[in-house]
Amino acid sequence: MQEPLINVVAAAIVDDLNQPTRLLAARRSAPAALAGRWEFPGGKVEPGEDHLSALHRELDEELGVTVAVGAELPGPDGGVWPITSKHRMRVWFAQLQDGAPEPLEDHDELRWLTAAELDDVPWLDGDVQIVTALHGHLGPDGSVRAG
Ligand SMILES: Nc1nc2c([nH]c(=O)n2[C@H]2C[C@H](O)[C@@H](COP(=O)(O)OP(=O)(O)OP(=O)(O)O)O2)c(=O)[nH]1
Repeated sequence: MQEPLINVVAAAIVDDLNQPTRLLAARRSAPAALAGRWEFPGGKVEPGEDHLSALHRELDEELGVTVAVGAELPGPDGGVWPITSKHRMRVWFAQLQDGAPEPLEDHDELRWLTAAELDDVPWLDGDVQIVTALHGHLGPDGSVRAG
């Protein structure tokens, strides 16, 4: 029998929910097979936990931040993103509320990427489709827009 898919939740953390120009990407440090690849901060939903509680818990554990959650970035599969053969992921836009993000757990580097920089890092395979969808959501870099 086919195993049920594991639910993962993640945040597309942007500089400003109303006028996003940058996305916070995180580089995985573990497991070895995924280390060095970039992803959206988040993780697996625990049994009995609702998806948004899981998202807030993961962002606290991984980055030491609290966020304001915005709209969901709906995936092609009934709203979810099929990221691996075993996992499906829901993604929400979010904006930092408290704390300066640090790679506390599972990551060794964080980077704010403009739309023009989105493809500069090696994303996890399953995230490439999500990054493609995000291109249209990030406006031009604020430093360019000024004036
Ligand atoms: N968090 C996250 N996981 C992703 C993304 N893209 C992607 O394919 N995955 C995969 C990697 C993992 O196989 C799985 C999520 O696992 P995880 O290791 O982040 O979850 P977790 O923090 O709850 O980890 P653990 O308790 O099992 O150590 O989903 C992404 O953008 N963010």
